[in-house]
Amino acid sequence: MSTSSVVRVAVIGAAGRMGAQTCAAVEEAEDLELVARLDAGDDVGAGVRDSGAHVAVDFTVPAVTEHNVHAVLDAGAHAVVGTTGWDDGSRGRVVEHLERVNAERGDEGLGVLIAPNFGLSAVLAMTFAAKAARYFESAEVVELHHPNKVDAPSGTARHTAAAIAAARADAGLGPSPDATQDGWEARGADVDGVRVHAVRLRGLVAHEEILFGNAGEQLTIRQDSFDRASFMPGVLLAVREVGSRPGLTVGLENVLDLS
Ligand SMILES: NC(=O)C1=CN([C@@H]2O[C@H](COP(=O)(O)OP(=O)(O)OC[C@H]3O[C@@H](n4cnc5c(N)ncnc54)[C@H](O)[C@@H]3O)[C@@H](O)[C@H]2O)C=CC1
Ligand SMILES: O=C(O)C1=N[C@H](C(=O)O)C[C@H](O)C1
Repeated sequence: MSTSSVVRVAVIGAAGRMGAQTCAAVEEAEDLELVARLDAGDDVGAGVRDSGAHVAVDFTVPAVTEHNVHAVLDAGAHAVVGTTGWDDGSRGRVVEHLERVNAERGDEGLGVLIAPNFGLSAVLAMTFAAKAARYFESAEVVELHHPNKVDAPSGTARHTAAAIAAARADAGLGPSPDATQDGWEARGADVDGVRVHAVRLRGLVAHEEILFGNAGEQLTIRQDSFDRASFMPGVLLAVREVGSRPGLTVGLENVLDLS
C-alpha cells in the first residue's frame, strides 16, 4: 500500500451504527476511497477482493469478526477492527494467519489492527489508568453504554481491566481488598481479578470510569463519548497506518506512541 496514493477502503458492517459512520468519514477524506459497503449476507472475501480494497474496516458483531478478518487476509487486504469479542485464542489464530501470508509476501506484509476503542479520550483514559494502577490498593472499572449494545462488559473495559491487572502484578500488588461473602453477583464481572461493572441506559453512548482507592483518597478517571463521531479520527488514523505495520497490533495506543 503506497502512502502517496489513495487508500481503497471496504467497510464490513456498513449498515450498522459504526459502519455507517465509518463509510461517511471515509467518503469525506480526500486520501481515502470507499470501494465496498459489506454487511450480513455478503461474501466478505469476494467483496474485499473484487473491490480491490487495500484496507477493510470491521464493525460487526463478536460472533463473526474473527471469520471476517481471516477472509480479509485471504483476499490480500489489511484489516482494521473495532468489533469486540477478541480473546487470546482468536488473536493467536490471526497472528498465525499473518505469519503464513506474510512469509510469502516478503516486504509487502499485511497488517491487522484491533482496537477496543478508537476514541482519543478512551485511549488516554486506559493509558492513564495503566500508569496509576501500581499506586492504589483498590481498583474497579465501571462502563456505561447505550442499551442496544450486545456484549458486556465492553471491550474497552476488558482492555482497561487487563492493563490494570498487569500493572498491579508487575508492582507485586495482591487482590483489591474485598470482604464480600454473599451476593457476588452484585460485584460485577471478574476480569483478571479486577471487578468490572456494566450499566446499560437509554441516552448513553459510550462511557468509562476507572476508580482507584487508597486509605483516605480516591482517583477517578472518566471518559465520555457523547457521539460516535468521536471514534472517527482514530478509525481513519488506523486505516492510514495499518499498511505500514505488518503483523498484529492491538490497541490504538501503539499507533499514538502512548504504550
Ligand atoms: N473500537 C471502537 O472504537 C468501537 C467499537 N464498537 C464495537 O463495534 C461493533 C459494532 O457496533 P455497532 O456498529 O454499534 O453495532 P450494530 O449492531 O449497529 O452494527 C453491526 C453491523 O454488523 C452487521 N453484521 C452482522 N453480521 C455480519 C456479517 N457476518 N458480515 C457483515 N456484517 C455483519 C449487522 O448487520 C450490522 O449492520 C461492536 O462490537 C461494538 O462493541 C462500537 C463503537 C466503537
Ligand atoms: O458497543 C459500543 O457502542 C462500543 N463498543 C466498544 C466497547 O465495547 O468497548 C467501544 C465503545 O465503548 C463503544
